[in-house]
Amino acid sequence: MSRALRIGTRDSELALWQAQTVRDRLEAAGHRAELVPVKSTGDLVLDKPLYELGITGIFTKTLDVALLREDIDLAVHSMKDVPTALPEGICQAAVLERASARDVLVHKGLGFLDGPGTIATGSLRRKAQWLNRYPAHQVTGLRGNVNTRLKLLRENSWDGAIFAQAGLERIGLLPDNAEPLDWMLPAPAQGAMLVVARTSDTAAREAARPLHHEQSALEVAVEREFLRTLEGGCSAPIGARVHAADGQLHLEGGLFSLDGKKAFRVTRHTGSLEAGGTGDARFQDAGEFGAACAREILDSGGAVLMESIRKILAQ
Ligand SMILES: NCc1[nH]cc(CCC(=O)O)c1CC(=O)O
Repeated sequence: MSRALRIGTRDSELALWQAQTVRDRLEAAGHRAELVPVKSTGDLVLDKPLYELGITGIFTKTLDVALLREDIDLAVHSMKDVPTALPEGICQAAVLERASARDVLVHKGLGFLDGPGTIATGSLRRKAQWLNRYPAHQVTGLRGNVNTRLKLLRENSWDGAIFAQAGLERIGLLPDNAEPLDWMLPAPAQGAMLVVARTSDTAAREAARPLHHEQSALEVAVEREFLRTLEGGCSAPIGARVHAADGQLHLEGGLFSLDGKKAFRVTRHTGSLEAGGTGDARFQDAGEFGAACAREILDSGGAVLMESIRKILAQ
């Protein structure tokens, strides 16, 4: 294609790294591509926790608008920040091969785990799971991009703060004192990057297609369907991890109360997804598998909990 593809990006170090990665891969495939920085409201509003702003998609909205105005041709997102329904006229062009999905605790020594302690996170999902496991601890809010949050951790007396491993790795800041939290359920699609385009822009979509990684896309699609079925558009403490392995999908998901006292968990396997396999026929459709896992939680008390979370967050 002769025109240069304009890739919109937020200007945080992580967003730039992700957009540059997409640009480099498009150029390596023979396309011309350039970065167009776009300021996002999500980066401007730092004085309030995101869930208090009452909107999902704050990180992605500005890029959506730039895409629909044809100021840019492609946008690159951390997929976990993207609402489960894309805006009209915008479509998924590629899901890149996923990096680590897990959360890590950046700490100043782990002695506090057995006693009282304070950790920092702005995420309801991380807070709820931390308090569920360490009910004696305090969790304090923390906002800002990855660099800001690491700086605040150094400057404060907190014992640790929680980060996505993928985010720290991408900007070369994963420290030695980062403890993997394999027990914590990550955000749906954590560690995955999403490239979106205008649905009508066949050329841009085709350029991005070779970047698509089918297994990663399948895993995050199921996680997002699990989220979509549970949440109904609010940012509740919900985690999910899907692994495609041995010809089947393995899902672990959870919904937590805001104070971490209640936890609804589900662990499920599809059985073989190959035609004629022994798998449960209901799960032949991967999206339906994610939805079925979510309904299991909703039916066993999760719906009542979701209702009370919605009320609290709406206040
Ligand atoms: N919520 C912000 C955000 N969005 C994506 C990442 C990291 C990269 C990823 O998870 O794909 C982060 C930082 C973090 O959660 O620590």
